[in-house]
Amino acid sequence: MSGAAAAAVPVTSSGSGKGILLEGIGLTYGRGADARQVLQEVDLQLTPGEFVVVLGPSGCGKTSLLNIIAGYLKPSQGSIAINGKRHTRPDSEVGVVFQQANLFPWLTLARNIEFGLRMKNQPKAERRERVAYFLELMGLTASARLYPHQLSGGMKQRAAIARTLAAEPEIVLLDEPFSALDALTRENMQIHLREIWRKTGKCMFFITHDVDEALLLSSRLIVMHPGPGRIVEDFANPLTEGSISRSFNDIRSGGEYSSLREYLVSRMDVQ
Ligand SMILES: Nc1ncnc2c1ncn2[C@@H]1O[C@H](COP(=O)(O)OP(=O)(O)OP(=O)(O)O)[C@@H](O)[C@H]1O
Repeated sequence: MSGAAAAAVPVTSSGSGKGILLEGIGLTYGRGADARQVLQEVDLQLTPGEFVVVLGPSGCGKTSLLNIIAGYLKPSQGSIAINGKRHTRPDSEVGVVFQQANLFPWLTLARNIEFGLRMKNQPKAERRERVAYFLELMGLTASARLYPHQLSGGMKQRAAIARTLAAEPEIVLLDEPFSALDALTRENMQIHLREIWRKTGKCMFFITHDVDEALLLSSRLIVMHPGPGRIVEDFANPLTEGSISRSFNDIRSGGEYSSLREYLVSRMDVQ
């Protein structure tokens, strides 16, 4: 890290054991002559309250890393622990939001949010209370009885985030969740998500190709490079550090914004 990002603070392990700890993660797809190493020696500690944004060129292994944290993929090397406990398969500690909302078309928005809580056999009164809370949090209360086909793209994605948060995960993984939305809806969703993050204090692990999205949302920035996939930058975002309530316009208007943006774009270019 140099130049524009010189003011940024490197992120180091706190060693507290709280949060998610990835140690020496490697991943190889295929076997024998077809074997291809996609991730190598990835060490990462994710702590509660962080908004971690991962940038990197296509194919550098961002989604593979997210799938490993989600427990969908088993790493070929290394280990993951959540709050000091080994994490080997999908569980309610880790929530995932994808590019497409994937709501059940036959359930209302409220029922979609409630679905995971039913699976956990939560008492009805508790479920109702929690669904009402997350509908309100996502600004969806008036749409609770609508079905997915009656919702806009942004509303569907807000519902997907509400469904994930309602399950009270330790960490929320988001894989390019806004990339299918138009520019205006996308910015509204970014504002909304940052607000939710501030209110819930969850750890967010967010993948994007969009450098502006990364600069506006993150408290911590990670850049990955391919061949095999590894972390080459990991630092606190100086634009949001100490003031997560800065407006997007305020963040964008400072001179530091364009120099950090330029720096990140250059770090994503691996030609
Ligand atoms: N199931 C799979 N089997 C074999 N190779 C795979 C598989 N999934 C991904 N890959 C390869 O692993 C590499 C990393 O893929 P991955 O989707 O993790 O990258 P990414 O950084 O998320 O890419 P993008 O930004 O385009 O989504 C790519 O070269 C991809 O072709």
